[in-house]
Amino acid sequence: MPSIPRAFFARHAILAFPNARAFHRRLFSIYGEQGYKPRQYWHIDNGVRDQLEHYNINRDVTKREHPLAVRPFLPEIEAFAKHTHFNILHPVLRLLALGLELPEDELIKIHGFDAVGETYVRFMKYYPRTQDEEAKTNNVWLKGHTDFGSITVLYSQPIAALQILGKDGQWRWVKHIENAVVINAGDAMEFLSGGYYKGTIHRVVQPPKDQQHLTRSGVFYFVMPDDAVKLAPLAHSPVLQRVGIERRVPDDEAPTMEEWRRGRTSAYGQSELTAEDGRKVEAEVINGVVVKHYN
Ligand SMILES: O=C(O)CCC(=O)C(=O)O
Ligand SMILES: [Fe+2]
Repeated sequence: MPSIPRAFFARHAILAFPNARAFHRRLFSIYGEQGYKPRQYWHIDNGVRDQLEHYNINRDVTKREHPLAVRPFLPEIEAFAKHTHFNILHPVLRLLALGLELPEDELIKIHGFDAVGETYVRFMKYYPRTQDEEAKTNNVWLKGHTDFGSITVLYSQPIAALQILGKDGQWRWVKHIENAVVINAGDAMEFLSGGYYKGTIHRVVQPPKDQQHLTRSGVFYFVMPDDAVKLAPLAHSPVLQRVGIERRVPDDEAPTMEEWRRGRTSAYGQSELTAEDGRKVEAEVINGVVVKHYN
């Protein structure tokens, strides 16, 4: 397996390279979610903007331009994407298809490594924040959300900060396990499974006291079905026929993966949210579907 430490090193080279910032600020605005996202691009809460950087690279590393500092790492990043896609994602997709009593390649077929789509690798870095920023956001670094793709593979890293929201309304820390991955389901999986596999609601908060002086880094694989896939329930699943289907939109209005990702990424952290339930949940409407953000 390609080494994760080397991938971490690639991330540092990418983010430390001064020209990468200017170069990718421009590309990020052109390509939406691809390339370099500078700090303070998103609004978190009470006028406080984010303090995290990331660099997203399509699994087809030749699809877009990269700055010189990144180019030596591209073969390795591509191998890392392939490893994650075939050795981690495929078994997960097989299990999820079997869970719906569908043929085991049913979900793999719509997640082609060589198909047109935006499944990508993300390198991420969180910077410490001021006391004032912590106070105004109630220590939330990245608001509660679901990812918009089908599956997110998060390589476990030792700085606690990631939490998931349980059905009981409680946020719980995700514990680090060496050499493990965290698998989250996203919106596309919830749509395809008619609500049977719920998108994981997760957020990032200030780490516990003993880790607050450390910089937190992450490597992720954000998976989406192919762009052309219509995100309507797999209604031929015997399981869904038994338990029933939850539809967030009528099937004939279901967005394609391309429509859904474009709507979600252009709105994220940029649009005005409407408060529901006090200030705990905020909502916006994208492609006719209500999307919630959790504080
Ligand atoms: O930093 C993390 O652990 C999670 C990041 C995340 O949820 C995201 O980038 O969508
Ligand atoms: Fe996320």
